[in-house]
Amino acid sequence: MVPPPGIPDAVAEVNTGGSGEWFPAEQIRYYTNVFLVQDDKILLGYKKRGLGIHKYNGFGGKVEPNESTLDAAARELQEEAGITAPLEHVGVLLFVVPGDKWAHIDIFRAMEYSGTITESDEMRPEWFKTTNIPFDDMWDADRYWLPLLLSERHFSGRVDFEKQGDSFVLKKWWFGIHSSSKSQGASKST
Ligand SMILES: Nc1[nH]c(=O)nc2c1ncn2[C@H]1C[C@H](O)[C@@H](COP(=O)(O)OP(=O)(O)OP(=O)(O)O)O1
Repeated sequence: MVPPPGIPDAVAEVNTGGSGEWFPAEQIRYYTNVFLVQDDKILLGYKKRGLGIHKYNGFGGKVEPNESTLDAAARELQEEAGITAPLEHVGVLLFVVPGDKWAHIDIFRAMEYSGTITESDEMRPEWFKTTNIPFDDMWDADRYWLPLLLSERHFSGRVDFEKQGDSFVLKKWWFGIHSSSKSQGASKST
C-alpha cells in the first residue's frame, strides 16, 4: 500500500491497519519525544497531567518558536526527567485527530545520559525491561513503532485517532522503515 498523505514515498511499509479514508489535512504543530534505551532497559515517564495523563511515554513536548527540534528535545528531556543525553533522530510520527492541528512528533533515541533521573511535575520516570514494555498503558499505536526504535530502524508513521469523550480511539495507522534501514551509529560488532 502507498504511504498515506504526510509520509514520504520512499518509506517501505511494515505495518498498517484500520479502515476508511485518512482524515483530511490540517495545520501542523511540532513536538518531540525522547526514549532512553540502555542494554535491555528503556526509560519511560508516567504522565501526571495534561493530554495522555496516566499513560507511559517518552519525554517530550512542543517545539517553541525559534527553537530547533533537537534543542526542544534536549530541553524537554531536562525539564521532564532531569537529564541530558546525546540524541539520535530515529523517526517521525504524525498524530492526526479530525479538526485539530496535526502533531508532527520527531522521535529521538538516547543510549547514554548525564545527570540524575528526577521526577518532575509532569512525568514520573520508570525503567522497564524492553521485553516488558507497558503497551496497554501507552498510546494505542506505540506497540507498532517502539519495536522499530529498539531494533535501531529509522521509521515514519501516521496514526489517526478519533476523540470520543475524554478518550482517543485509534482508527487507522501506518508505519514504515526508511531504506537506509539501520539508524546512524548503530553498527555494533558483536
Ligand atoms: N507516544 C505517543 N504516541 C502517539 O500515538 N501520540 C503521541 C505520543 N506522544 C505524544 N503524542 C501526541 C499526543 C499529543 O497530541 C501530542 C503531544 O503530546 P505530548 O504529551 O508530547 O505534549 P504536551 O501536550 O505534554 O506538550 P508540552 O506541554 O509542551 O509538554 O502528541
